[in-house]
Amino acid sequence: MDRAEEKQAARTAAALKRDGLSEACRMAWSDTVCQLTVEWLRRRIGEGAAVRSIMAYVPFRSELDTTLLIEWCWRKGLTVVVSRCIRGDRSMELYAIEAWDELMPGAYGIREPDPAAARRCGAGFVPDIVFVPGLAFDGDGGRLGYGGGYYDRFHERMAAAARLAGVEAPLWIGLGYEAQQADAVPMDSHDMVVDGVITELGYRGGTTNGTDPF
Ligand SMILES: Nc1nc2c(c(=O)[nH]1)N(C=O)[C@@H](CNc1ccc(C(=O)N[C@@H](CCC(=O)O)C(=O)O)cc1)CN2
Ligand SMILES: Nc1ncnc2c1ncn2[C@@H]1O[C@H](COP(=O)(O)OP(=O)(O)OP(=O)(O)O)[C@@H](O)[C@H]1O
Repeated sequence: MDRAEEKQAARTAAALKRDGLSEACRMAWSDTVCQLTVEWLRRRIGEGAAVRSIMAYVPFRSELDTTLLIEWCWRKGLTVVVSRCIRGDRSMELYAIEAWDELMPGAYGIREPDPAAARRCGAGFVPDIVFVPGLAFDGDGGRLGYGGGYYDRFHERMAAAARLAGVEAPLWIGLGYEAQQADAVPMDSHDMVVDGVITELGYRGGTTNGTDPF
């Protein structure tokens, strides 16, 4: 089996496993993960870290639900950024949203910012923290996505934008259920690595890039 087949098999298995979690468990764990994430953000802000903007995914299928996290960020006055998928070149466009009604049905059935309602971020914009969705995560920051390469390309783009602007690159934090933790996710050299993962059991990983965000 080559790597592409290995990834495809891992994707199918991980999607089946996540889809098989009961809705009651997914809701409860999503709540806990959002609370843990809020505590972590509070702690960072309290320590004086620059946390002005976060990027979050809008959940689809059985993904961990980020609703409470996004609403907390709004209440705190943080800029909440959400992406639109451009299927042609598999890139993502960023928009700041301030309310749920700025979203509309988009690519792959994922709710996306409505360009007529949300504010498009400038070309050089770099969020402070990116909350990353995934099918599976491992203890080394490895992440398995749906196979579009969207976050891999986006990670490269943000690294370049941060260098150009002379600002810190974002922190990349995976959000998921403990059931999505895997021993080793199949990885290619172009695959992005997350700086840490938060599950309902707590903060995971976090030493991948030499610094522990938790
Ligand atoms: N909430 C959320 N938003 C996200 C992602 C995500 O994982 N979660 N993505 C993370 O990158 C990007 C979207 N990536 C996706 C890539 C493929 C498929 C998809 O439906 N793939 C088919 C199989 C392949 C195909 O037919 O093209 C499938 O799973 O049935 C969905 C989303 C950007 N936005
Ligand atoms: N930085 C990149 N530049 C160009 N192509 C890329 C890049 N990253 C990934 N790709 C291509 O995108 C495709 C999907 O990559 P991969 O299997 O790693 O996706 P994924 O990380 O699971 O997906 P996603 O990030 O959308 O959740 C592959 O064909 C890969 O070669």
